Amino acid sequence: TRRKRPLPPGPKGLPLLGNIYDVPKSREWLAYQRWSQQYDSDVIYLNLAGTPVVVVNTIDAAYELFERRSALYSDRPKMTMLNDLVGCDWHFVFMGYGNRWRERRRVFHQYFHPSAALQHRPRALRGARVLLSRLLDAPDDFMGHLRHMAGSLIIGVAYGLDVQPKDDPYVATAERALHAMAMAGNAGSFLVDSIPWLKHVPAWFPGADFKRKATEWRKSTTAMVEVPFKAVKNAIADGMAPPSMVLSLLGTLEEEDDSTHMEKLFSGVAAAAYTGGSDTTVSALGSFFLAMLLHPDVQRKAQAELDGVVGNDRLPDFSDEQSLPYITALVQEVLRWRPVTPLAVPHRLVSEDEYRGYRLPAGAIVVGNGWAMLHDENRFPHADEFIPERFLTPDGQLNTDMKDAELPAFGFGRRICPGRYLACSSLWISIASILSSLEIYKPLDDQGNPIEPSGDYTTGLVTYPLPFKCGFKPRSKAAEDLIHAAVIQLD
Ligand code: HEM
Repeated sequence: TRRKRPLPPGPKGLPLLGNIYDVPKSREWLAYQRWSQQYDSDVIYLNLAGTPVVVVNTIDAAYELFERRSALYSDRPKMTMLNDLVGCDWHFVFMGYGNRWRERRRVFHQYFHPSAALQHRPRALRGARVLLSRLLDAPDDFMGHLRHMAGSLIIGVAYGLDVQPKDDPYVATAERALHAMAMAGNAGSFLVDSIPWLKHVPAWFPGADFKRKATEWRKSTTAMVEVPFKAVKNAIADGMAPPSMVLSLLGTLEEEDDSTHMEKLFSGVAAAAYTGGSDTTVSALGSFFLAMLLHPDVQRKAQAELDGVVGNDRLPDFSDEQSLPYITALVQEVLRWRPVTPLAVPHRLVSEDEYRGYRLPAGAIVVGNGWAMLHDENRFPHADEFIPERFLTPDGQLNTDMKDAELPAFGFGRRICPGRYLACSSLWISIASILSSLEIYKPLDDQGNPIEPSGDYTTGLVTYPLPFKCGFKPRSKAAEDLIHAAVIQLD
């Protein structure tokens, strides 16, 4: 009887190719949400040239499948190009569900769970203050400054290394690797992902260009894992290693441990922190700048709250968090309004399942449509508007009913982002610091008219606002002096 159950509804598709031409090449999450409404089903089914795909579009369905049935829904699709050929099998985000993944996730968790993440707050505060001075000195390169801040924070936490103000070799190595991973991991770009035995084709074989690309990309990703890890080991040998995740992990090695295995594991986990934490934070802060340009009223309201609590003779710090609910709500709204990873990272269903009378086939790729959940009009009325108040009670306190409402921005079930506590602290202190001391405004064109941002985004696993013009100036002379003084203190 189970076999006879229907698949979830979805567009009909072509013989053999299925829905390959139905799924748009960009912003697929919008099409998935539309189909979910059209077929009146929170799960929809697609056949991508023989690969079954289930898209989960509501928070209730996500809870039932990813959370309550997590033993079935925590695997990842196999990515032959990225894992086997480019050699990214050290990264636990791409690992199948099992002991290898569990071991790495456990190691990572020790350094990023809620109370461990508290220890990274001084670094996040420092990063936010350096960011202020960089925005003041060279406002045009604001995305570059975000990249520098996010990179320095993670490199600091993971390896204890200081990052150069410009052209840092560790950041450059990591950026090259991230680019290689984005290319190699792009779903549908490489036939070898659908026909894994092609990985055995020799590189000289006609049409085996993917093997040559993989060899090139492997060099960048390997360097990203090995170069900063070796730097820490050298610093330990010189007795000069500052505190870091890698230093502490190496300190746990026992004589009887297989040190080659353990070092591979540690270096992979540290590199996973960088790849998970840099682009995502940059994207979220890019959306924050965009939101402030488009909603000056929100900026003014946030600044009024900061002025009342922090005043104008100091910069905010984490001790202000409880007194600044509007800022916390604003951070939640940034994550909800323009989700960094609209479709999270795909999961895989390990064995056949049944949901609301539908059959979900074994091996299906299961995509959580976080975008649809965070733009559900029933939960978030006027979902496309930027309204931090939706996370507050009428008297301006954080609304406990909306606690964690932005969580789908961080994915689902056992695979939910393990770096989210660090991410939220770093977003919070950056946003509070910027709003308390800087004015974010639309620069003027040659005719003296404000330059409007398009508000458009890139598409892909991690989305960013397309390049836009944004101005930054100190809110007052006192604010400017505070920024300079804060940076001198840090030095
Ligand atoms: C705004 C910032 C961030 C967003 C929106 C974000 C989002 C996500 C999402 C959607 C996933 C996939 C979840 C799933 O499969 O269902 C994920 C996984 C992951 N994230 Fe984040 N992330 C952020 C920041 C960070 C930071 C700062 C770190 C590191 C400190 C990090 C490390 C990771 C790792 C290691 C994974 C893989 C988890 C696994 O597969 O078990 N992320 N993140």
